[in-house]
Amino acid sequence: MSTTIALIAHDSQREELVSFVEENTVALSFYELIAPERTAQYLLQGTGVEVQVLSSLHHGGDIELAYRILQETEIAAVIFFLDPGFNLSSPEIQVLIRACNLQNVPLATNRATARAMLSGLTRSRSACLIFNPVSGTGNSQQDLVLIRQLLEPHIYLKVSFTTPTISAEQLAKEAVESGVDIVIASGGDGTVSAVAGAVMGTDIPLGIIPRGTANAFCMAMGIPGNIRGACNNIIAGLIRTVDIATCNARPMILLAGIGYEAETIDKADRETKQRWGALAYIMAGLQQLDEQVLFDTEIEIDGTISRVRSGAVTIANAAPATSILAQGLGEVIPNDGKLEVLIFAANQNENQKFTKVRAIAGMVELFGSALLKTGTQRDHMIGLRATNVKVKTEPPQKVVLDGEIIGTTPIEIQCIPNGLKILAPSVIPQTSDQNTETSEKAES
Ligand SMILES: Nc1ncnc2c1ncn2[C@@H]1O[C@H](COP(=O)(O)OP(=O)(O)OP(=O)(O)O)[C@@H](O)[C@H]1O
Repeated sequence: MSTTIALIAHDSQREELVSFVEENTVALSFYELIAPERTAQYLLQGTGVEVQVLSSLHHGGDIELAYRILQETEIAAVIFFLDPGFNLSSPEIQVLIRACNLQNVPLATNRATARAMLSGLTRSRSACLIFNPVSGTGNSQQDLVLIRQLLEPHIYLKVSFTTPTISAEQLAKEAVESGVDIVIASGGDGTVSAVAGAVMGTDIPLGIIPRGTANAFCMAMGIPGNIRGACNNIIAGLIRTVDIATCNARPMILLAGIGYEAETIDKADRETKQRWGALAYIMAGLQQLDEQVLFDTEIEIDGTISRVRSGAVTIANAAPATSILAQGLGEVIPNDGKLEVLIFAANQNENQKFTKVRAIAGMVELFGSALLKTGTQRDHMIGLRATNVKVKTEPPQKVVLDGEIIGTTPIEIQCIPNGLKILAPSVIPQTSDQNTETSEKAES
């Protein structure tokens, strides 16, 4: 794919070029820019954009550019703002006209043609894809090739990679500021949550291409779990508005878990997940059943304070049926303006262990209630709907937020009704019949 635009201006046209670049920052930000030395200096001073520098025109910059046009496929277009009195038979323009004609590369010589050319190059929608290369168990390089193959014919795509030091949230904020039409998160629930936090409250919809281990948010929203289906969902472009929440000022799309769920997720490290996939969580969960102890919990729900001993507290904004510890009310509704709160409470005289038999019985019942969409009847499970929830525990307990451990209690969670726009089918499927295969092959 051609990824570079060459920019050149005669001295009398440099201000015109600077103002053109400023006017088209978003469209141009999807391209590498190259320019001869003097134009490059002018652009850097005038706009701050990064430009790859060629030799000056007097020292063969035109020939260098013509060579790149002829030798490579990277040059998408040439914009050369000519002085109106310039002699068109001069060699510096002739060499470029000839190279562009030979390679069928568009060449614009004034602002009006440059504007028309750029809008022709830019697809109708632009998107920034925030890609976590270490998510899940698939082959991320192969995944990215397939994503590009599927999306680029329809959407102008800029790809940004997360690293251990560059977060998805940071990249998503930059994307929002650049004014793209869509921000796409590709990774596990942690990546999706971070990107959702940056688009929250804006009109920019969030597209999701799930490549994590659990992909719970996609399941809850009815977004296909395979790359092809998820890309088609983005291309279809149907926008839904759903609730989002904040937990200790961080974005929360799914749920916060205290106690059992947090300890389970903490045990399933990246190495185990890479090796075992979703089984890593089940193995960790079974081990945690033996180890989980009860803790004192003070929970404030919409201003009313209660105290219980509990082994697990879950506060959910959205959750698929498989998130069993969120299902005490039978169903987590993602656009009801409420959080679903479930507390696994214990009697005062109960021993310290969160006994395995009782826990398994409770979870089986929750699973059933989630599938049947009915509330649970067990007296040791307390289920409520609320907009504001504060939880303190003694001793402090680990907190998992959207699949990532964020620290320990206390936490404060607030629902933001209709705070997030997502690209998703209008009807959420009743069961999880989605294909969760993540590493599909690109078409050769
Ligand atoms: N390039 C990278 N190298 C190492 N870690 C990264 C990189 N990019 C992001 N991360 C880390 O990845 C984590 C988010 O992972 P994410 O939830 O997307 O995938 P996952 O953990 O594989 O999926 P799941 O939550 O479904 O198990 C964050 O903690 C983030 O710091």
